[in-house]
Amino acid sequence: PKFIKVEDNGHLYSIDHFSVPRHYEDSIGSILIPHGLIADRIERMARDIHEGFEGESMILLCILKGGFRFSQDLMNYIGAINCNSGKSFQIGLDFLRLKSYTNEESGELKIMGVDALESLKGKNVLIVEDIVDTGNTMQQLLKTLDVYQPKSVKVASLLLKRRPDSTGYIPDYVGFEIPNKFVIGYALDYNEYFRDLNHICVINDFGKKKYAI
Ligand SMILES: Oc1ncnc2c1N=NC2
Ligand SMILES: [Mg+2]
Ligand SMILES: [Mg+2]
Repeated sequence: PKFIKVEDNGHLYSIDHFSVPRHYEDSIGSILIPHGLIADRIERMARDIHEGFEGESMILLCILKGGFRFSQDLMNYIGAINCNSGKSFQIGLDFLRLKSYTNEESGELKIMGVDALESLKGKNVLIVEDIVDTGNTMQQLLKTLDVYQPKSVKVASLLLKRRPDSTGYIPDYVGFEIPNKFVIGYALDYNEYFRDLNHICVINDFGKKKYAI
């Protein structure tokens, strides 16, 4: 497959062997993907995206807040290839914040940053997400984006969660396919906590209670 599969009972790293913020030590179960591995995987994703890109310019559309770190690192690696290879293209940067409000029937997607959408007309858009879970949010976003007539839209997601209730949607570029567990770190949050953690980790029960709202 086009991405690394992190197995359900795959190797988990102990926080005793890596650096984690002291204030989270009591709430991290284990490290699923250490930061160094994340960086190395993104470096290769950048090459795949660069090779697969046609056009003279790209708009990198970062989906906040979770997509913040992935967007930063991906942009740096694509930028390095633009400096050191025969092909280079200008990269624009824009941001959207998504909130999916759940009502009785179904989650309704609310998009903040609509002025960003207006600027997408005729552009080659790369949506950069932290995680695709069921795929509902991304499919709703793609439908919304179509209205603004971009020239092309591709999706890069660092993580793709294996879910029984998945829509089956698979992004164009995926870093890791992960087990159906709640993960935190590398800008992924639990109630706005753990964004300041570099590794992708699994939260433990103590942490779920400690940071519950
Ligand atoms: O595992 C997760 N961790 C953080 N945020 C999200 C997750 N899945 N969908 C959103
Ligand atoms: Mg996200
Ligand atoms: Mg979140």
